[in-house]
Amino acid sequence: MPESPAPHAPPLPVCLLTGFLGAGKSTLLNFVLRHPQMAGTAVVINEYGSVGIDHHLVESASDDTELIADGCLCCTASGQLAESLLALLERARRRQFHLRRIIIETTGLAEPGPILSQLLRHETLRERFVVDSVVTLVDASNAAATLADHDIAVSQITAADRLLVTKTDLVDAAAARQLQYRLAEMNPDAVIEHVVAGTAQPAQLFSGAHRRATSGADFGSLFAKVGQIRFAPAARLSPSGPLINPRPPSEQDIQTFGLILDEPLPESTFNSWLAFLRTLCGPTLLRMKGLVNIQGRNVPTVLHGVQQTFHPPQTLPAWPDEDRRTRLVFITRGWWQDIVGSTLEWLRARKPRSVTDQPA
Ligand SMILES: Nc1nc2c(ncn2[C@@H]2O[C@H](COP(=O)(O)OP(=O)(O)OP(=O)(O)O)[C@@H](O)[C@H]2O)c(=O)[nH]1
Repeated sequence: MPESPAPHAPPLPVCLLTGFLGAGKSTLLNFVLRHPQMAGTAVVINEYGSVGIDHHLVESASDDTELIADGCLCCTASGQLAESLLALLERARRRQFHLRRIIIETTGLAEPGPILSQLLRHETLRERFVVDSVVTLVDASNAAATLADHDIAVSQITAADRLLVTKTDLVDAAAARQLQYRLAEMNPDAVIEHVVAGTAQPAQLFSGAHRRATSGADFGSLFAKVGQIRFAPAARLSPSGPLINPRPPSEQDIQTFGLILDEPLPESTFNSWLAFLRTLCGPTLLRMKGLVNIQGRNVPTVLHGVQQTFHPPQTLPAWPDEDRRTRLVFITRGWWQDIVGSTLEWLRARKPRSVTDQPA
């Protein structure tokens, strides 16, 4: 258990960075953390899925990183937030490192309300941290389907101080404008801006202008706003009520599964598999991401699928750790696990190889 930090230290600003699956949170973090003004920033990354990937992609840019991979901060992993934040403070104290601010990257399926509630109601967290802003990314290329099917995406938008619309390069100007009007209707208080390929500025995450309440007297206005969230009825967020209990994700039919391939994939097999997944991708493939080891290459290929969009595979300059296996996470609705399983059988039939569906 980390020691309590010095009582006189001023509270550290926290940015809650949220947005539906694949909206571009990690891409933005990777970019903005390299800005000189972001020196002294630590990141708490919450990943939903059995194979953690994001922290590998972000941690090289961050001054310190805490990974919460086992569940979602707004429900099943809610207890771990305080532990992670206090661990960051304690590590900074031991290393005599000047920690200036913290970004919490939520999972794409997180409701911000319960996370804000923890930050504001946990006595030590309330003393040590101040919520600077809630920043929600909105993927322009998938926004219509996401907002139609996922109330969590609506919650993320209504809770935001700032909405950053991503992937406007993938839609025409009229569609981007229409989305902006819709977002302004959903959350008239939020600043709405466009960010392509994650190229945000530090002030878009930590402006100070949207600083939220931390004292009891200010709770009313904060909770009045958070209380509008459709999945967070006001009763659950009442300052005088009990702390929000851990609970499973609201969208019950969502499945997450990981896929690990022990041996490198021949390039031709990888390409056929990719083509096959592409033809099937649609609203039920909520998210697919991971690192692929392709035979003959000594660097990993990064794969991202978000609903209708299969982003072009990219290569990383190096493997982030010793593990060279292909590691993919799928977040789906419905029957995808069977599809991926049978695809694997097909791959196996073409060329036998060792495959497991659980992380080692
Ligand atoms: N064309 C385009 N692609 C983008 C943009 N922003 C992000 N991407 C791509 O979108 C994919 C998903 O981005 P991530 O940053 O991993 O998204 P995320 O929100 O962290 O994903 P989860 O953590 O799974 O919810 C990646 O392939 C990114 O390169 C953008 O503005 N334009």
